[in-house]
Order: sequence, then C-alpha cells, then structure tokens
Amino acid sequence: MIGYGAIARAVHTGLRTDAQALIRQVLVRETRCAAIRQATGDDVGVISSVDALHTDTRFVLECAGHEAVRAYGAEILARGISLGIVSVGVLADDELHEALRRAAAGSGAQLVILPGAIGGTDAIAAAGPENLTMVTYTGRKPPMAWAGSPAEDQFDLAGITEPTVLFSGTAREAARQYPKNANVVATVALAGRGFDDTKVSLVADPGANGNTHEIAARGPLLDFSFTTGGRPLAANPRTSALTAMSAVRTLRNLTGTVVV
Ligand SMILES: NC(=O)C1=CN([C@@H]2O[C@H](COP(=O)(O)OP(=O)(O)OC[C@H]3O[C@@H](n4cnc5c(N)ncnc54)[C@H](OP(=O)(O)O)[C@@H]3O)[C@@H](O)[C@H]2O)C=CC1
Ligand SMILES: O=C([O-])CC(=O)C(=O)O
Repeated sequence: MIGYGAIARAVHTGLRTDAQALIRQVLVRETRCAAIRQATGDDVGVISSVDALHTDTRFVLECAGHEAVRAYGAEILARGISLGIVSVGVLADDELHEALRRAAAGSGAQLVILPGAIGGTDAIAAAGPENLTMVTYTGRKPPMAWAGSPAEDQFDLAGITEPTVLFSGTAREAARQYPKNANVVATVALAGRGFDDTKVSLVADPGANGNTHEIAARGPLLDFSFTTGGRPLAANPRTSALTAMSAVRTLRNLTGTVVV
C-alpha cells in the first residue's frame, strides 16, 4: 500500500483480521519511516522505494495522492505488478495516463481505477461512451471540507450560510484544480464520456450531512441518477469513509472465490 494517511490506516484496520487479503508493506516517504513503523506494528514492512517491494508482490494499492501516482505508478506497473489507485484525478494529465497505460501494457499488469467514495460507476461503465449522451456530476460537502482547496482563496468558507457553487466546469478542470476532492469526478469521467465531456459542479453546502456525490446520465440504454451520501472519515473530513471500504473490497476481490 502506498501512503499511511487516513484512507490507508482505515484499509489496514479493515483488513487486519482478514484471511483473504494481507497488507505486507507500506511505501512511505523516507523521512516518515520510523514514525510509521511504530504506528503499523510488526506485521507490516515499512519501505521508502519501489525497489524494496517484495518480488512476489501481486498488487499495490495507492492511497497517497496525485504526487505518489506520478512518483511510483509507471515503475510499479513496468514490473508487472498491478496498481489500484484512488487518486484517479491525476489521470486528467493525458501524458501521465498514457505512460501508465504503456507501462501496464508492456508488462501485462493492470491499472485498476477504484470506485472510491462513489457508487454507480459500474452502470456508467457498462453503458459506455457510445450509449451515453450526457453525464453530469455534482459533489456537495460541508463548507469546511473544502478547506485546503482553491475554493479557500475565492470564498470565505467559514462564512457560507447557503449552498454555494464553488466550481462549475469540465471533469478535467475539476480533477486538476481539486486534487483532493475531485477524484471521484475522474472516475465518473473515465467510466463514461471522458474528462472533457463530463460536466461537474462542486458545492459547499452548510446543510450537507457528509459528502454527497450525485451522478446523472442519459442515453439510449438508460436514464440514470445515483446519489451517494457518504459519511466522512474521522481522520480526514474531506474524505468519505466509503473510499477505504472500496479499497478493502478491491483487495478482497483479488482472491475471492465469489466476487461481487
Ligand atoms: N477516489 C476517491 O474516492 C478518493 C480519493 N482520494 C485520494 O486519496 C488521497 C489520500 O487521501 P487521505 O488518506 O484522506 O489523505 P491523507 O492526507 O490523510 O493521507 C495521505 C498520505 O499519503 C502520504 N503520501 C503523500 N505523498 C506520498 C508519496 N509521494 N510517497 C509516500 N507517501 C505519500 C502522506 O504522507 P506525508 O504526510 O508524508 O505527505 C499521507 O500519509 C487523496 O489525496 C486523494 O488523492 C481521497 C478521497 C476520495
Ligand atoms: O471522499 C470523497 O468524498 C471524494 C473525494 O474527496 C475525492 O473524490 O477526491
């Protein structure tokens, strides 16, 4: 697993007593190794380079942010190790996306896009771009869950008293501008009509009970709307707890006999 922040710790906890999937190593920055070794305990190796991965590693799960996908993604895939990512918004960079695709194609590994905090992308992906004429995404979070995003420079987040649109544009712009809040946007885009043809609104809503993701899609095969009302992770309120459970599911499904 890459990173040992809010999502990664919840994944580790979720799998601690799991017989099917086991976290063997966490890849963190060199300067963090000693502190994280204390936090993880002895059952997990703490490493700071891809070279230190066990040679029989089957899957690496990224839970660390866009920079980590850039730093390690291609190297992991080129070794034939499949990579699951939650920081999907980084793929709005076409050059990086193509480099990762090429590394995976060359080694036979897979780049796996996790649903993360959002539900419904299975239906969008099943329909596919040819069967979708429109896909929109609206994300709502309490105002302070947007702290640390570019919205902080444009809005007085603490003073917001009614639903306020912070961003309106394409999935590509959203993923680039909101790297810690718009990864689900990228997942919706990749599942459906792509980064430039998915319309996105990001809203600060003082009435929001958690982090809400709404997808609407239309096409010859479906008329679709799906809302995920996710509760935040205590350790990071801008991240929905479902993200970690989505990762737990992905890891369990790697070895499960019956896979849902
Ligand atoms: N798809 C989805 O539904 C969602 C995706 N996300 C993505 O997940 C990421 C992580 O979220 P969350 O766990 O809440 O964030 P946290 O900030 O709690 O944790 C991120 C961790 O990753 C580590 N990290 C960052 N860069 C590197 C690197 N280059 N090498 C090793 N470790 C690194 C950080 O360590 P350090 O302190 O040393 O920087 C930190 O421990 C988000 O940035 C976002 O991209 C988040 C929410 C939902
Ligand atoms: O966790 C969430 O609610 C979604 C999120 O931050 C993201 O997509 O980056």
